[in-house]
Amino acid sequence: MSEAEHIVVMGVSGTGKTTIGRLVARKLHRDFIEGDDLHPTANVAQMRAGVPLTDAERLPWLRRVRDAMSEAAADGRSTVVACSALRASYRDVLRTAEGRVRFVHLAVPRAVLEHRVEHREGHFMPASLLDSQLATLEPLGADEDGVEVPVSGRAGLTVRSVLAALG
Ligand SMILES: Nc1ncnc2c1ncn2[C@@H]1O[C@H](COP(=O)(O)OP(=O)(O)OP(=O)(O)O)[C@@H](O)[C@H]1O
Ligand SMILES: O=C(O)[C@H](O)[C@@H](O)[C@H](O)[C@H](O)CO
Repeated sequence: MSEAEHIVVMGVSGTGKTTIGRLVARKLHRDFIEGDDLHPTANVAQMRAGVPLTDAERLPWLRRVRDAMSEAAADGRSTVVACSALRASYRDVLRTAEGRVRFVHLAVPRAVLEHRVEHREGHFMPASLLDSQLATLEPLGADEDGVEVPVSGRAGLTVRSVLAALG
């Protein structure tokens, strides 16, 4: 059996991790893991209240995401994961999952992000947290297994760019 592969779609809130991740998973016939669903309830309440999470608060969540990835891999299933994975140290946690872990950073101009998070309905993440999201973000390093994909245009176009960038 070949090694399972995980594609983690990363970036700040509003970049389109859920939208693009779902579509990429469908194209590749893979499981989709929504990182936001694995946050402890207290984390979601804190974000909803407009208070950024600390590294310590993110750690149990990242371990849960990592464990969901490993579980799929243990069953021989590859995945696409939506997870902000903002810092290199957070990605280090995800990299300990079973299987190959690759990252796709969706790079979206700030003005576009602002517009999206301000107009999105039914999501816990307030637009006021965008500044701290952007301040926390550490782009992928040259030594990391991943690609940065500049996002412009509709979701379908972004999906094609992601698949092309992954090769
Ligand atoms: N390529 C795209 N073009 C236009 N709008 C998009 C695109 N991708 C996502 N959107 C829209 O932007 C908003 C944010 O997308 P989405 O919820 O997928 O982002 P996210 O990164 O998962 O956000 P969060 O981390 O805050 O959950 C949604 O309203 C979605 O419809
Ligand atoms: O690390 C974080 O600050 C959080 O995980 C956020 O990034 C959210 O999960 C998500 O992106 C919601 O908008």
